[in-house]
Amino acid sequence: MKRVLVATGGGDCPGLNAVIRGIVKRAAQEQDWEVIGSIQSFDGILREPTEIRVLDERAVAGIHVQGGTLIGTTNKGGPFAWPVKNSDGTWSAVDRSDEMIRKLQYLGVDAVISIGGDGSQEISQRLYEKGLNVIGVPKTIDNDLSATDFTFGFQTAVQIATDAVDKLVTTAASHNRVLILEVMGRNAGWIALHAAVAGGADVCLIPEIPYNLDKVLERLNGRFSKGKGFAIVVIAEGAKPVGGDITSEKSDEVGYANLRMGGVASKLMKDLKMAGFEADMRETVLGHLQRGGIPNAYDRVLATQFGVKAFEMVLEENFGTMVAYRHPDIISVPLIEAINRPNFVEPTCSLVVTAKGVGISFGD
Ligand SMILES: Nc1ncnc2c1ncn2[C@@H]1O[C@H](COP(=O)(O)OP(=O)(O)O)[C@@H](O)[C@H]1O
Ligand SMILES: O=P(O)(O)OC[C@H]1O[C@](O)(COP(=O)(O)O)[C@@H](O)[C@@H]1O
Ligand SMILES: [Mg+2]
Repeated sequence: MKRVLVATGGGDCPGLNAVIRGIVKRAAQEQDWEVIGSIQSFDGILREPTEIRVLDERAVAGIHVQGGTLIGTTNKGGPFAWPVKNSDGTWSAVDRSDEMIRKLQYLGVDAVISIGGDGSQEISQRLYEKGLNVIGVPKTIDNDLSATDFTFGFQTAVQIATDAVDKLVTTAASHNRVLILEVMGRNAGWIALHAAVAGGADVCLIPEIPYNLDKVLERLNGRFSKGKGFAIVVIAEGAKPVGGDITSEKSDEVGYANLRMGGVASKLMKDLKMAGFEADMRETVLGHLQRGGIPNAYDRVLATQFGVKAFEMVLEENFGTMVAYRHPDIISVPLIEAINRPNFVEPTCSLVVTAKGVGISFGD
């Protein structure tokens, strides 16, 4: 019997379960393969007692429509930076990757499918360099991996953000307000850009195009002076003013290496008020609603394609690679290529041109 271990890493996102189901159902077509899942990323392997779960067809039946991940995930710690408490109460990060690889050998694991975003695939690449048979699957609502046309989870997040814009429009119009919607994406403006175009926002502020407050004011004043009397601003959590910094803070959660983002909508509102803007304003921070709930059809399809392809790459022993979507094909790319180039919005790309073409201001 051969064994493939599946782990989901980083923030959860709609479609993870559809990937897992795709892997399991494809593996079931082979005679001699068993799929097991590590609970909460690779933590399940590193914990004592080991936390793994057999993933057979019964376990994954119908899960492609469910959000979250059947096997849990984490965006803290990991095999290269396992948090250990010191006697003085402080924490240190310990490299347990060699121990983890030994444990996987002991468990009879022939290959690992690591489903995750940029942070998780960096771990995959480092494990591959240490000799582990790893295949990556790109997940994230942020769509910030460039080796693939899209990551799964992104389209669902865009739909949720667009639904929010649609709802904000009716209340903004009723009250003659400016409503500011803050969406996720870390340093990528993809969710904001797509939701702004789909929802017909007036202003879209993204990390890749630092904004000038005066230009934003100009656009908003224009909306009110034309008698329209309301406006919608979509702002990515990583947006920043020209010459300014992102709105973020260091996390006090043990092992959490990323910056905690959030608060940029509130900052923009205050800055607009300080600059003399008089209309009423309210902010909505969409937050984790963007990662919750059921994946839309697009993400279920993409995730299923990724899952089936990932297992086929295991059969081909095509390790050190990541599944990717290059329309119309599902291909494999070197993991190193996937983590070396993030996917950010190019300020001159066609969707920004389209957005400007329908009058959306980027504050530039
Ligand atoms: N397979 C894994 N096992 C354990 N921890 C993981 C794993 N994958 C990711 N992590 C943790 O999550 C962090 C990456 O988080 P984040 O950047 O939010 O995720 P991603 O970009 O992969 O969605 C890593 O630095 C590590 O702490
Ligand atoms: O759930 P957390 O830890 O608050 O993280 C929030 C971050 O995770 C995301 O939702 C997804 O990012 P990853 O795909 O890199 O995990 C970001 O858009 C957001 O900034
Ligand atoms: Mg990421």
